[in-house]
Amino acid sequence: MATLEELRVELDKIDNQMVELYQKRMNVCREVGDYKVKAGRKVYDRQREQEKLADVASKVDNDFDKNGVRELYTQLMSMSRKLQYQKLVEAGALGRLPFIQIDSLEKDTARVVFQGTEGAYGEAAMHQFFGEDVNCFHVRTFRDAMTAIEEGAADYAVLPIENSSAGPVNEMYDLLDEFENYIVAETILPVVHTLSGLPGTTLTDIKRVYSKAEALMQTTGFLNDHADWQQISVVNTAIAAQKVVKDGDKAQAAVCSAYAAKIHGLEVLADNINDEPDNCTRFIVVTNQKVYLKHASKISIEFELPHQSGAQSGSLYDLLSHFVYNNINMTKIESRPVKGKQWEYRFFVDFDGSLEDAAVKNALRGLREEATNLRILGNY
Ligand SMILES: C=C(O[C@@H]1C=C(C(=O)O)C=C[C@H]1O)C(=O)O
Repeated sequence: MATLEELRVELDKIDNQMVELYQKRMNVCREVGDYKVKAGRKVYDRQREQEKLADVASKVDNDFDKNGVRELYTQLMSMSRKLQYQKLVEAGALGRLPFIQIDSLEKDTARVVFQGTEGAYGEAAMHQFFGEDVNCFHVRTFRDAMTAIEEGAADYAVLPIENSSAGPVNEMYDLLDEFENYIVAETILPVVHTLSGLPGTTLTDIKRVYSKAEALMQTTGFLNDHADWQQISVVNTAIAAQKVVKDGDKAQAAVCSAYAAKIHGLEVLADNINDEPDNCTRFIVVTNQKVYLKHASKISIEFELPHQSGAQSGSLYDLLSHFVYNNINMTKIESRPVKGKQWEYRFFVDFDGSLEDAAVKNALRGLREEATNLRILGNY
């Protein structure tokens, strides 16, 4: 029987041959890339890859090896595609992305919409970003705000997308998909919730608590200590405060900001009731134009997996590998169900970069060919 050392010598010999063949194969792929640049052909040929996988699998005789060579060739072909996308970038064959760079947002003259009413966290986020004197108005729902932007009734909307303790605002992701609006900026607002009621209310009077679902989620610890209180979700924390005032019933309270309590005439019954002391919400600034600021450093995209995703190519893993191969730092991924398609998902990915970066163009090119319904949601 051969010794380990002898077997390793044998492996080294084979690997030398394999590396040489790998380079030979990639050199041919380079030529394929040149041909495709000239001919304006797409890099990805799904049918050819599927035939290739079937062919190499047919050349080995057991299932373990069939899986092995399929996996190996999936990787080889994926590498080959990435090389070819690079060729397209080098040849300037990518064209322009339909986004225009701007120097600044005209904050002084802009008309801005937020969701809720006076005292909403969205209003505070808007002032944080656009300043105190901003020309603004408010609407009842996120959908109303997105419609106002799409129709041009406002230039910008300031809307919550994610909270540090309760996670994503799912509805916003769905609306970003549904509307032709784009993210141009973001602002992070510290969020401190209070329990507020009519002046003179004591905790023992309370039977019902109103707030936005996300705010109820962020104050679960406090609310669980009062398990007999009914929790009722409304569209906005400041609208909850307004309702408590309007109904004039001491059995009702709202989870809202101290500012919302103050301007609507409520008394703070318990302050700082959020579960996380550093609770904050990330708001996005949305507009109806495909623009991005000069020093933008983050990109948001969405895509779906291709329908007849064969066993190997077109999987989430394959699509995300475009970030890895282009050295792009992916910072976030969310998924949302695709309406009308059971167990199919749409992915929302954030990553570092600018739409001018060659690496970004390269990754987007690959994703555009290999994913379904790729959309750039903004560079900010
Ligand atoms: C090399 C090509 O480009 C891509 C890579 C392939 C490969 O590495 O074998 C096969 C099909 C294409 O998706 C080609 O079109 O032949």
